[in-house]
Amino acid sequence: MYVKICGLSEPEHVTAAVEAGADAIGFVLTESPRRVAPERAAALARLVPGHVLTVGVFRGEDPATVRAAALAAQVGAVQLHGRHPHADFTALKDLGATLVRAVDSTADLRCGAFDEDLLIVDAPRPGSGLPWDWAAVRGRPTGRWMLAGGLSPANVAEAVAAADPWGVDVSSGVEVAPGVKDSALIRSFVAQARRAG
Ligand SMILES: O=C(O)c1ccccc1N[C@@H]1O[C@H](COP(=O)(O)O)[C@@H](O)[C@H]1O
Repeated sequence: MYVKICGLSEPEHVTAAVEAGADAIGFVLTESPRRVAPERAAALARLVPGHVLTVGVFRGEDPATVRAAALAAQVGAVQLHGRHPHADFTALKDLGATLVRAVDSTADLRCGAFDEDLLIVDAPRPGSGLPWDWAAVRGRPTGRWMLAGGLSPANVAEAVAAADPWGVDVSSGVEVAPGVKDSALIRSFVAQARRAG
């Protein structure tokens, strides 16, 4: 089970996620209570060993804006939320970053359909922390896809059993307040996700 912890903004939580064994760590570079400046994301990314993927999270920005922020943040992947056209992914190919398409369950759920490397199937409102009908997507996404939206240490096993994803992605569920992560919750989420998959 591939595990991504998203919306990190403090060194101690980056370290907690890495030590817990997370496969990917996300920095929100778009409008959000979790937003960090690209320069702060770059400083946090320097704490992350090479085997852990660093991800810059975007929603609705044009490819030139994404490119500039991703380069400044020095992330290894860019995650585009929403209905970006195929051309946006094509325009970012030469960045050399892993491309992640993040959509809700009404979109095309074939990983690779937009030349992306990874797919995230999320709730209609990204970062809301609201659980949704995970079982409704069971068997529909293809390829390397992560389930997101309302996951937490308490429900990740249930969510994995319902949707059978390749990986899981969490933000709100490892927080004690919007934008405030908790190291114990991060450790618990990674452990429960590993146990589930
Ligand atoms: O976390 C945010 O604030 C955010 C803002 C804009 C786009 C994406 C965002 N996060 C993504 O949302 C899911 C996690 O949601 P949840 O909080 O666990 O319900 C994940 O894909 C994040 O990368």
